[in-house]
Amino acid sequence: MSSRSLLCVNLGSATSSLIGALSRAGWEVVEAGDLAEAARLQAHLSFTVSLLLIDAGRPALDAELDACVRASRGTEWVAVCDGRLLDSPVFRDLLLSFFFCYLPAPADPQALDLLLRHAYQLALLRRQHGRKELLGESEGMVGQGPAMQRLREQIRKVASNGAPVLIGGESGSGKELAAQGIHRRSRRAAGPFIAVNCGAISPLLIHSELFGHERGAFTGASSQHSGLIEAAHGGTIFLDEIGDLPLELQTSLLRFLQEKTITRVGAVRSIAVDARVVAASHVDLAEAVAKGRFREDLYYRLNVLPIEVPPLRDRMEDVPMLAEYFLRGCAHEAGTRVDGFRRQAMAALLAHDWPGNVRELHNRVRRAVVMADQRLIGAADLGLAPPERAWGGLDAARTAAERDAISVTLSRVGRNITIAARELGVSRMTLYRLMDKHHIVESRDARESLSP
Ligand SMILES: Nc1ncnc2c1ncn2[C@@H]1O[C@H](COP(=O)(O)OP(=O)(O)OP(=O)(O)O)[C@@H](O)[C@H]1O
Repeated sequence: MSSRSLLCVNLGSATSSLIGALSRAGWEVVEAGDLAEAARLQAHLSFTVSLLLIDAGRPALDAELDACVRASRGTEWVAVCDGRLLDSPVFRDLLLSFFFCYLPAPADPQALDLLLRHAYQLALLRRQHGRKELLGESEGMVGQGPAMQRLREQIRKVASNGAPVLIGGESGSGKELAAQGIHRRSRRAAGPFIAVNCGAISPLLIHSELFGHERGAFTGASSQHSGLIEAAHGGTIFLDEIGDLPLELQTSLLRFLQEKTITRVGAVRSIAVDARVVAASHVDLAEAVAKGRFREDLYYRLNVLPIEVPPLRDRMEDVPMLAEYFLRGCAHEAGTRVDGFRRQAMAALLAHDWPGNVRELHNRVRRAVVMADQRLIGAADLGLAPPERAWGGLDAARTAAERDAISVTLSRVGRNITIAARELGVSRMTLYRLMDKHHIVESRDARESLSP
């Protein structure tokens, strides 16, 4: 049986033989002699299961114990307690609310081991479920760094409002993904999400593409055609590169935003359309307004809820997770044996400044999966030069090396935490803590559940 982390909060007179028996049964026991120590350990380490050993003779600890148990997250509690403690309503309450199970003291080590295993399985299930929920809420956006957390929070907030949203950010940074997230979280989620790249449609066609046309409205209009805004009725219309919209169409869009009606080209009557507008631009629209290229009134109408998607170089902590996510997707598609990054490849990814943002990262990984001759991707496969060893200080170098070593090892051993910890020469608990620090996802399942 592999070793499992167990926090043992010993507030009783449990003998070392019980702890010894649990260690022999495969538990990696970390003992806390009092609640303050337990709180300290919980703050720094993650325990799947926690065991409370408590005697009736202890002075009243109710409030402290309650706080300690409540503060613990992602752990299943098991108690071994003197039966007399059950007379205390507060203790009984705590057991009933927060504990997986309890055994009367003195506990038989074998029975306790079995109970702890059950609690362990339940904790794993809960974690997996929790992670899926978290990823489900992540709008299909990979990344756990502070910038992404902020972006998700903004998406969540604006989604519940019906006002227009203006998304700024460099090309390839994920503006469309953010728009999809807003739609999916809004009350319009069951309606259509229609994405239009205003810069990609010929100026001759864009009017009728967006607003539709009547039969005979212009040469070649042999039948009536409803436009993309109408198609978004009940849902969201995402207008990408809104800065490229010709000025006369800006006027029609402004009218739509004000009156919620559109007029097809060649039509005499207008049609009511209920579609939320989410627009995006990689150019600074305020500047375009100043230069007379964008209508000021439209700018203010659109800019009710502004969101900025940060460039990838400002959230480099997400690069390893994104790279691995794209690698799984591309390798699966291509059916190759490529399944990880060499240390220097990861270092090269972290040294690059990503002018093309996430799209560039995706493309480089896609290329690498095709180019790699070996199981691990090298810097050259990514079209990047191995970075020079100028790390900007020893601390940064140590941090980067630590992150690389963990990512590469996890990839190589198929995300098996026990084997990776052994190879890296640390305990599983230390590895979990380091993964947390570097925002490295735990399992292949987690990544796969990120797939759209
Ligand atoms: N956080 C992310 N997680 C996973 N994939 C992402 C993320 N951000 C962007 N991508 C992917 O990167 C690519 C570019 O994203 P997207 O099209 O949303 O960028 P954009 O800012 O709208 O680009 P443009 O301005 O060129 O239209 C897409 O394939 C998208 O799925």
